[in-house]
Amino acid sequence: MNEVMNLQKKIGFIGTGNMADAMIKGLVNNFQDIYKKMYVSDKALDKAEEMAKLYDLNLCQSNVEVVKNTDIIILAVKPNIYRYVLEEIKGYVTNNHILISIAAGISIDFIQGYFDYPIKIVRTMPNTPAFVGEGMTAVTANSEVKHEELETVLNIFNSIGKADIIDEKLMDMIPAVSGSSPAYVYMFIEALADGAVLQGMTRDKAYQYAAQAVMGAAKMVLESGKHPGELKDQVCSPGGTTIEAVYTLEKNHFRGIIIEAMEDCTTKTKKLTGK
Ligand SMILES: NC(=O)C1=CN([C@@H]2O[C@H](COP(=O)(O)OP(=O)(O)OC[C@H]3O[C@@H](n4cnc5c(N)ncnc54)[C@H](O)[C@@H]3O)[C@@H](O)[C@H]2O)C=CC1
Ligand SMILES: O=C(O)[C@@H]1CCC=N1
Repeated sequence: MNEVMNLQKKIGFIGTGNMADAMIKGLVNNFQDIYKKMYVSDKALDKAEEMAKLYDLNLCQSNVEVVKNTDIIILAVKPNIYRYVLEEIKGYVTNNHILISIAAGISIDFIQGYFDYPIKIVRTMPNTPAFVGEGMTAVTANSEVKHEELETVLNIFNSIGKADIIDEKLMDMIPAVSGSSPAYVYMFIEALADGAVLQGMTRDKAYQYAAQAVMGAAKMVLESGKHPGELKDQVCSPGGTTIEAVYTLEKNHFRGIIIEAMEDCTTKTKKLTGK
């Protein structure tokens, strides 16, 4: 855990599903007493109730109640639900609030379109490893958001992993590389473990070996400053075992299939708001 920080603002979550859970868990671990300043609502009240009970948060009976009680509102509902929630809360959102979108494909303009006056909007794309403080979040804000307000938002996302400001033009491709990609990485870990089980290892050990290898390799990329290709070459002893596996992966389009899957992911992201 990082050094525990203080946050003056009150934070609301509209929607308490998987991504909200990951963020709330990360925030509770990183900000002292933040649970007292967090408010949650969900159309499925029992889900919000469960979340509020788990982390000792303030439970709201409606989305509007979240807006009325908080400074920063995180819209943690599915992209197709945004329109309903925005219709519902628009009369209560002021220019003092910061509205944070975490949805795939929902643009700043789409959100602003629900308001007759300029609203502070931050569009983000986080991912579920926020749950363990290792999230990756892309962030972009409109010009209503002041420098220090953006710093607060970055502080929130940096506390649950890493945050990076990017141009909104790139936002639709972020699910492919980091929002959705944990799913493909879990598939890779499952495949490694299946391979290990096939060769006689127990399931428990197989997941541990596979996940630790993936985490170690990721850390090498982030911390060694070396190109991934160079790191790969360091594992491939001449005439050794690794190059045999690398050759099989290359013959079967290992990289090509991932790049193609990412293209499909982005195509779907663009479809979510009809782009
Ligand atoms: N799951 C993930 O890995 C990631 C999800 N996201 C984004 O996060 C958002 C939420 O996704 P998940 O948490 O995966 O979905 P989810 O389905 O787990 O959670 C959505 C929640 O919204 C609630 N809800 C539905 N209608 C509502 C309404 N009118 N008012 C209040 N609550 C309502 C549902 O009951 C549910 O608890 C999506 O926009 C998605 O694009 C972004 C990055 C990663
Ligand atoms: O699958 C989805 O639509 C969401 C967006 C990024 C990750 N999960």
